[in-house]
Order: sequence, then structure tokens, then C-alpha cells
Amino acid sequence: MAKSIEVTDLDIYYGDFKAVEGVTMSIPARSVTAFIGPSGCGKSTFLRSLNRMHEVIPGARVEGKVVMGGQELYGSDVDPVEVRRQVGMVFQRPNPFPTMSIYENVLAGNRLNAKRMKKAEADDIVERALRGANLWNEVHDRLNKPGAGLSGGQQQRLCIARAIAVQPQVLLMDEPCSALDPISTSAIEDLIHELQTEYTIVIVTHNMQQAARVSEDTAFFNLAGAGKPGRLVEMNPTKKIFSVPDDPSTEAYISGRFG
Ligand SMILES: Nc1ncnc2c1ncn2[C@@H]1O[C@H](COP(=O)(O)OP(=O)(O)OP(=O)(O)O)[C@@H](O)[C@H]1O
Repeated sequence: MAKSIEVTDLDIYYGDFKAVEGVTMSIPARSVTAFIGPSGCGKSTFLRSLNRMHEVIPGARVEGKVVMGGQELYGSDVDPVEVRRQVGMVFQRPNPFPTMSIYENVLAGNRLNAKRMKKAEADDIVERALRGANLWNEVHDRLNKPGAGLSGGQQQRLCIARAIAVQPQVLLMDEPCSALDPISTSAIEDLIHELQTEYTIVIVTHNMQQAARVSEDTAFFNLAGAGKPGRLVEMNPTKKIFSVPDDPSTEAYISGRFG
């Protein structure tokens, strides 16, 4: 089931470099939250801290608290692999395993979880995930063909199918449409709308119209200055951010005056 995320005073480091400082926010369940802000302000870094992907970089670490559905993600008894199963991620460039079939691509996460599956169970997971990602109708007659044979937009929906096949509680999306044409982008945005009834979704986007179209809430990040860490300037309902934001720098950014 979709879970909310509470972040308290989170600092994020790459070695000695503090990339993000003092973020406190509540990300509601079954809703889409957008992260916006100029390049380098730490949106992707912060996103990756929400499923413990940040720490796979040598020397990278966080200080502070991230609680998902009541569980402290950075607790000493928490297995980061289990966190990543619960919090799925979709990246900027569609990254299906190119030689693997569409069918096996969808199941890749489930296979990693090392669960033995009967064929009927696997078929069921594949169909449900592909239907959930709005891709079933386009690929059901070629499930054994390689994932690389799909268009960019289809590949991104395949990656979303792979992410939801393990039934995560949260889906993180890091600029999921930046490599896609407008029609594929629109298909992904429609899909995000549908998925939010079941998942907590967080999306990083450079596209202001996209943030306005898909999200309920928007968080604006910025740098306090060159070489300074990124920080959360404000988080508010998207309608408010795009009409009467609290902070003048938010307005300057969304109206294209900087960033
Ligand atoms: N692997 C890394 N090692 C060291 N520093 C990094 C690493 N990845 C990112 N950084 C630094 O952390 C800061 C935040 O980067 P991040 O990619 O999170 O920003 P962003 O807001 O997502 O940017 P963009 O919008 O351009 O993708 C930047 O100063 C960046 O140079």
C-alpha cells in the first residue's frame, strides 16, 4: 500500500561536500509531488536519498531522518535492498536490459528478489504490470522480443512496468520524460495520473508545465549561493506555487527569470 514519507532535517554529503542541507518535508501518500529548481540544487541527490540509492556512491552519506509509513529508512536494522524494493525508481533515460525480452524485463526486479515463481504467476505479474503501465495493448503479441526493440516512450513505460511489478509503495521518477517526444511525454503524464491512485509518486522535472499538470504539491529547491548546499525553499500545493508562491525566488524561477 502507498505510504507517506516524512523527512526531518536531512543533510546529504558526497564525501566532504555537503550537496543538500536541512531538508524537512512531508510527502503525502497516493499523490504526486514534484521537485523543481535550477540545475545542481540537489533535486536528484535528495530523490536518491529517499530509497537509499545515494549511499551506493563511495563516500556518500546522509544525516537526519527519513521515515516511510512509520519506519525509519536509515535505521540500523533496515536492509537497504528491502528499502529499494519498496521505493522503486524510474530514471531519465529509459534503461531496459537491451537483450532481455520484454517479458523478462518486467520480471527483472522480481527475479532479483530471488523468489521462485510458477509460470502462471509470472505471466500474471507481467500482464498486470504492463497493463498498469499502459503498455499491454502495444506489446502483448511480442513479449518474447527484446526490450530494445521498443520506441523510447514504450521503453520508458516498460521501465515503469518493471518498477511496479514488485509492487512498491513509492515510485521515484527522475526527469522521466526528458528523453521523450511530446506524444510519449503525454502518455507518461497520463500514466502518472492513473498510478497516483495506488502509489506515492515523486517526480523531478525541469518542465514547469509538467509539474503544474501532474502534481498536487511542488517543492522548490535552490542554492543559497555558488558552492553552497542546495536547500528546500518552499513546498506548497502546486496551484499555490504557480500562482502565489511564498518566496520571491520561487516566483522568479517559475517565471523563467533565473535557473
Ligand atoms: N556522484 C557525485 N559525486 C560528487 N558530487 C555529486 C555527485 N552527483 C552530484 N553531485 C553534486 O551534488 C550537487 C547536486 O547535484 P544533483 O545532480 O543532485 O542536482 P540536480 O538539482 O538534480 O541537478 P540537475 O537538475 O542538473 O539534474 C551538485 O553540486 C553536483 O555537482
